[in-house]
Amino acid sequence: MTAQATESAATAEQTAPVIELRDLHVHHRARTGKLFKPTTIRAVNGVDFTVRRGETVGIVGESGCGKSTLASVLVGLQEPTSGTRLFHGRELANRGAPRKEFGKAVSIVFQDPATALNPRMTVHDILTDPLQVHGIGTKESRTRTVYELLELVGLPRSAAEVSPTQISGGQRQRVAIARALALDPEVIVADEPTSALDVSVRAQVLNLLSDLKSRLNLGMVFISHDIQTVRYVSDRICVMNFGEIVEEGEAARVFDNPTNGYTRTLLGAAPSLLAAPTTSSEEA
Ligand SMILES: Nc1ncnc2c1ncn2[C@@H]1O[C@H](COP(=O)(O)OP(=O)(O)OP(=O)(O)O)[C@@H](O)[C@H]1O
Repeated sequence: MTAQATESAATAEQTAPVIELRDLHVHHRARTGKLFKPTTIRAVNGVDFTVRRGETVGIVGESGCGKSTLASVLVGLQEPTSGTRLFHGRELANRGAPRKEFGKAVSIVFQDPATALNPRMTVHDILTDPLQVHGIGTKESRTRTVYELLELVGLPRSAAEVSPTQISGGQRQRVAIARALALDPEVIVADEPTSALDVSVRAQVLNLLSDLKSRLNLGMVFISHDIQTVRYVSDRICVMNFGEIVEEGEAARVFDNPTNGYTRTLLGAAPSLLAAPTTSSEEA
């Protein structure tokens, strides 16, 4: 291959989607009403979506619009009812080597680190767990990885020895982010990663995620009900309503010149950046 061909292959690799969803539908079965009649809830309804390395794609919409369902399909926690989910251009099978690669390449940060992290484990064990599951490294090399991960998320080495219950909410979310980075992923899906945190530490966690995205050339899917927060971190925004993406575009354009009525409603109702009711302050 010539130098030029190698360079253009590298650029194509850089710009090709890591994950692509085409006409994706996810239905839930639930029992509703007085008679608890079985009903089909169309949580995700014909969604097309891509995420590439080096970009943050924001998904915004009100509670119940299907954001978390979409997140769980993106990371493989849930299977779609219909539609196509591609990983590096290939349809994702339920098992086999590509599925294992996908499991390493895509990780999730949940809303509430208090419930996402096992309180009976030390931070060291929480961070080595994914490495052990995938059979990566020796005991010594895994401990070195723990220290590197803690440094990446701005925590001291001493944090390895404590339980998640002994640190603040902001620090716990840093541990959850470190765990999501443990397998050196290509894409991180962050599902309302700051909503459960004290307002005083939200900006720090958002800045950490943005910084990690740039430093590690990650693809980031940032999910929130708060359009101001999504705008703060995203390069591209998808607006979701009733399971559909009703508007998509470059963040500044969607924010400054929305074309969809629902986007305008969300913007009109948006509180000021990162604001939320809070009573206490804490350290990140
Ligand atoms: N496991 C489930 N079984 C039945 N219905 C579900 C299930 N999970 C989600 N739903 C329903 O699917 C729809 C989409 O829910 P989802 O949690 O994906 O939305 P969301 O935008 O993330 O909302 P929130 O921010 O409140 O979590 C809602 O009507 C919800 O009640």
